[in-house]
Amino acid sequence: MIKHTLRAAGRVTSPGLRCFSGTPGGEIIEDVFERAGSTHLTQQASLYVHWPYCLRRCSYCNFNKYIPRSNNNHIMTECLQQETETLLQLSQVSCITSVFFGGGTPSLAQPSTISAVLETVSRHANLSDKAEVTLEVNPTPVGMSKLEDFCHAGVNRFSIGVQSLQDEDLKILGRDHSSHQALQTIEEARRLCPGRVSVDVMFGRPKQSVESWEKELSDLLRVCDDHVSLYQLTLERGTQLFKQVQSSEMTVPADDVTAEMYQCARRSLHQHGFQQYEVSNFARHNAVSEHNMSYWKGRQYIGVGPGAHGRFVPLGEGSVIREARTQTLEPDVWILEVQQRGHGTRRRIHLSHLDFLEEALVMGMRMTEGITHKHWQLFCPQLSLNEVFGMSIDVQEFLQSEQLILDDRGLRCSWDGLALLDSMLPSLLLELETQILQRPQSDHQADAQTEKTIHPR
Ligand SMILES: C[S@@+](CC[C@H](N)C(=O)[O-])C[C@H]1O[C@@H](n2cnc3c(N)ncnc32)[C@H](O)[C@@H]1O
Ligand SMILES: C[S@@+](CC[C@H](N)C(=O)[O-])C[C@H]1O[C@@H](n2cnc3c(N)ncnc32)[C@H](O)[C@@H]1O
Ligand code: SF4
Repeated sequence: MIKHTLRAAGRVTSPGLRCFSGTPGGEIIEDVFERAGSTHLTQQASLYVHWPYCLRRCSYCNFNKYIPRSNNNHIMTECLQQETETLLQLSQVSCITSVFFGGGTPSLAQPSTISAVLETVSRHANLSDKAEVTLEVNPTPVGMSKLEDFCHAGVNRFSIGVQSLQDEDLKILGRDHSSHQALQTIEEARRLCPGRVSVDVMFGRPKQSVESWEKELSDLLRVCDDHVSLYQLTLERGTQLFKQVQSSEMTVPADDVTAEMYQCARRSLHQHGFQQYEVSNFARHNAVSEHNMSYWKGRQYIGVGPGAHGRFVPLGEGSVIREARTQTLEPDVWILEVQQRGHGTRRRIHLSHLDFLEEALVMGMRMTEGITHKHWQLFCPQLSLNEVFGMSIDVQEFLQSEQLILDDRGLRCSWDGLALLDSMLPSLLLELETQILQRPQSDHQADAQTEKTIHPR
């Protein structure tokens, strides 16, 4: 089952993908693209680049990050370039539509690293001057002082990890900046990239109330630019915060309180001219994140760097099957692998037709526009949205209670339904699986194959 919640929407968790041997899955995917006249889907991809280092560990975070023991900027740069080159050649994509430098703390990297990676991309694929190039920034004085150089290196969008505007809360979260520094960084980023600055904020934090959240959000909306990501704090097993809550040293708001926080934030953002376009993302003046949209629309993406993941067809080795790839997590091991074989791919899994549709469903339903008939037809020409979901009793209930909408535009959540998406997904996935597996064997051969993980070469 695919793990998705209202939390870090940009976090593309690895679905519990079933893996298959042989080629039928690929034939199906190729068929889908061929029949839909969209072979360009295998010629384009977005690129995610992971910088795995942070100055310290925030108390709530379980992303793939490490405290650096020494300065290895030079080796990291070489390896990121090498892996970018290898995976671009493997995918044979001719166009990279967006680049996202995430982490960890990529604002700790040198601007020269960013430009070196972008130059490598441009040597092997078309990277338009207009393509969105985002860098995540921790709003520390060091991060802020490098923003201009990052722009010269090719970055044209900043995503700033503000998290909170309360200094006391920033301390509890273990952040390495103050709210004043966050405000200064937003101002500087807006000066450099007007209209292309995003802020990440978390709610459901220890000691937070709906009233304090409303006040904090209204302060933020006075200074922020045109994009806001709101993440519900998730207590991740193994983190310091998780232990503090387990031992009752710290408490977090109850579920009904965080649900109220989410709804009040949605209303408030709406009043300030922001359109919600995804569970956690809001934009005005059309400043949607193209990179994240490519995930939600089920497009190809390549993941470079320790722990990065990707979804693409490795055409370069003659394959026609979309794969889910994950790079080695630990930076020192990843570096050795890249030096030895040009990439640090740890896991490759063939995506069957059903896996592919499950991902398209889970990701697509996160968008307020949902899944249009045209979008679905591209991935599943043999069964329409009405054929898959129209007969399901559960889906009928969601439609009647107006949590879901299925009309001539497609399938999507209503305003209320979007907050309940996680509770609807199991029924939607079950219905999809039932309908696909009921098709004649030739239509879903891939789903009947033996499970197999491919060993990276
Ligand atoms: C992994 S961080 C990387 C960017 C940068 N280092 C930072 O902290 O801002 C990306 C975003 O994930 C979100 N995030 C991380 N851990 C989370 C958690 N446990 N619950 C909800 N959101 C989380 C934060 O909002 C953060 O801005
Ligand atoms: C939580 S999102 C924040 C995006 C931000 N709100 C924005 O609109 O630009 C970004 C984080 O997700 C994770 N992430 C995104 N794409 C990834 C990929 N392909 N592989 C690994 N991690 C990824 C990284 O930890 C990254 O810091
Ligand atoms: S700075 Fe970002 S990536 Fe690093 S520990 Fe904190 S939340 Fe996680």
